[in-house]
Amino acid sequence: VRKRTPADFVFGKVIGEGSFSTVYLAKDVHTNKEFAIKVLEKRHIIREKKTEYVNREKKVLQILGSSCKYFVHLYYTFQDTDRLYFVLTYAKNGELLQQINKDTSFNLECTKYYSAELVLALEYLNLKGIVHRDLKPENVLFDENWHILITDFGSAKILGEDKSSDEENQKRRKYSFVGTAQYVSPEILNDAESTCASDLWALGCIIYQMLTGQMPFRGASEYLIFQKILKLDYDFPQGFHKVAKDLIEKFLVITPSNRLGATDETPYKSIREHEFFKDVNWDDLGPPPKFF
Ligand SMILES: NC(=O)Nc1ccc2c(c1)=C(Cc1cc(-c3cccc(C(=O)NCCN4CCCCC4)c3)c[nH]1)C(=O)N=2
Repeated sequence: VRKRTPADFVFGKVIGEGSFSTVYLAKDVHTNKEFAIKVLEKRHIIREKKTEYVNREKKVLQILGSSCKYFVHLYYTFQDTDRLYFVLTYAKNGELLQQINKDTSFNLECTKYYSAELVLALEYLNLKGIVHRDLKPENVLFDENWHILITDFGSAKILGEDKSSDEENQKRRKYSFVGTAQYVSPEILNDAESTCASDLWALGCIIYQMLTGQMPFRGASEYLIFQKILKLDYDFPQGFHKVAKDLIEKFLVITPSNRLGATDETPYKSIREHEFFKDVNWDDLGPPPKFF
């Protein structure tokens, strides 16, 4: 396949911004197909020593391929003198965060449906030995049929990838913080290894947010948020759904291995069997419910 260049696309509006990338809506000039193109400045990546993260994101997206429908797909990569380009799936219906804020919160049916899609997506990541490490409502997108597409593997970890032997590198990697404050798990704050259970913590935070419109751990600074996370300092609004509360409480557990699903022989059987999902057909979730 001929290597693409920026000239193969018409770049449109900015649809995403990160500390190391800008995501544009773009159209392939030959097919008119819409893509999301993530553009990274080489100089910035090098200056901030993020080359390893960029290479890891590309590797993870290639490992994920297109065999699981719950992830954005990486179609092409190319570069020019100053920038790297990742041509990714365009998720027409935007971010879960926008939807939660727009509707203030989801009803139980929507929350159950999208929690189930997230469980299926996390089962696939577990199978592939990948930890997302920055799962949050901004990184859960909706495709044109309102199914989820998880994106942004810039902080991801590939389990079993040979760790560098030298002490210095270990220390650097260990103290290079990943994730977003409100969703980061206690083990990452305690500089312990992150595992698939770290994504289960984030899932608990997202389910809480879908039902309340609020993040469980909130504060005026990252430091205050971290304190709340490490002390498990959060609560449920009056009248919160009892079964959903039980599920969330089983994810928001300090010890990673004690989280629901963390030690499943068959991930994530114990999550599928939780009462919250009692009437879910895991082999066919059916069409997404209407938000309104
Ligand atoms: N860090 C990253 O890797 N970020 C990425 C990667 C890939 C990617 C990505 C981010 C995407 C972000 C995105 C953002 C949007 C978007 C942003 C702002 C507005 C809209 C929008 O209004 N879309 C029209 C449909 N709306 C959707 C919301 C309800 C009303 C109707 C979409 C669509 N997709 C995307 O589509 N694909």
